[in-house]
Amino acid sequence: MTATILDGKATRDEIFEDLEARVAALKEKGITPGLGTILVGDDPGSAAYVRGKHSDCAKVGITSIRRDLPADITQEELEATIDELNANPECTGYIVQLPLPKHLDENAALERIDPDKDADGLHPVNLGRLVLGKEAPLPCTPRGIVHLLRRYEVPIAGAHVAVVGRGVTVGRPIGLLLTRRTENATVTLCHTGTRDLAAQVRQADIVIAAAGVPGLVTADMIKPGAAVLDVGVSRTADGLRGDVADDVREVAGFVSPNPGGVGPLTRAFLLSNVVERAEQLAGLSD
Ligand SMILES: NC(=O)C1=CN([C@@H]2O[C@H](COP(=O)(O)OP(=O)(O)OC[C@H]3O[C@@H](n4cnc5c(N)ncnc54)[C@H](OP(=O)(O)O)[C@@H]3O)[C@@H](O)[C@H]2O)C=CC1
Ligand SMILES: Nc1nc(=O)c2c([nH]1)NC[C@@H]1CN(c3ccc(C(=O)N[C@@H](CCC(=O)O)C(=O)O)cc3)C=[N+]21
Ligand SMILES: [Mg+2]
Repeated sequence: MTATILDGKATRDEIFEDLEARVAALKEKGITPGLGTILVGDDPGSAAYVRGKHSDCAKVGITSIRRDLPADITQEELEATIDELNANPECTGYIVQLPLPKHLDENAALERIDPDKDADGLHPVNLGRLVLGKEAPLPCTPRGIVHLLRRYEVPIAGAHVAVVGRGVTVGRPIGLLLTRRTENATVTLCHTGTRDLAAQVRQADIVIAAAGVPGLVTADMIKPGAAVLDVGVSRTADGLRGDVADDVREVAGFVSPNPGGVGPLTRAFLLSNVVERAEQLAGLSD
């Protein structure tokens, strides 16, 4: 058996087409959505992600607002930039690129973002709204994962999902999304304290690998026909590597490649959160 590829780039192109039309409609009403990024330091990986986000904005017609700060900035200086974007009417949503240099307080920075401008959906107020089932910008990577599964008609309701990783950007919030009544999956969140990772993964109809450990999920762990989403990214001597070993696609029914899977959708839903916020401001939605 060779797995069906869950094509993140083709799916991203569909989302961009929809967003382009919605941005044009907003501009007719005199509103231009604007995405801000705050990047601290010169990590090449983070700089590449931020560049990608701004080139996506150009494709869809969203204004880009970039704040690049030196690695040795103080917490006060970082917070002054956050306050500036909170007050800037051109910026309808923004992100603080993670991770921040170690001397800065990541949680304090995230909490200072105006929850209404939280394009990542990672502000505690918005995570709390998600827990309560209230409307909020959704975390982009989990939203991308659910969209990709639906797009390829992978059954979610009643499925057993094993998530590898309990991080704030992927593992923890994907558990929240997939256990909503609208998804109805049963989720096991695995982490470094999990006694037998292989046994947990082997029971799963859907596996979401978000640990950041190259090749952690191997073919022998996969139930034949399962859907496997490769989300984790590591920079190794031989380039970018996902969490899923190549031979998994000989056992799985569906595989999202890495690159070319969930990554492009993370970026698409970042823009989508910004457009949705602008639509609220324009009175085009509730
Ligand atoms: N493709 C995309 O669009 C995106 C990819 N990413 C990538 O996804 C990955 C996860 O990111 P994030 O959610 O921030 O999580 P973190 O990087 O903060 O945490 C990683 C998690 O993986 C767990 N883990 C690490 N090693 C193992 C192991 N051997 N067995 C089981 N669990 C393990 C850790 O467990 P413990 O808690 O016990 O330490 C932790 O919960 C990263 O590689 C990140 O770069 C992130 C965002 C978007
Ligand atoms: N505040 C914040 N929000 C994030 O969402 C966030 C973050 N910080 N820090 C880092 C991680 C990582 N991340 C990725 C986004 C896109 C790709 C992506 O598009 N990857 C391409 C390949 C690389 C490329 O083409 O640029 C792909 O998978 O095909 C990957 C990883 C978001 N993150
Ligand atoms: Mg990390």
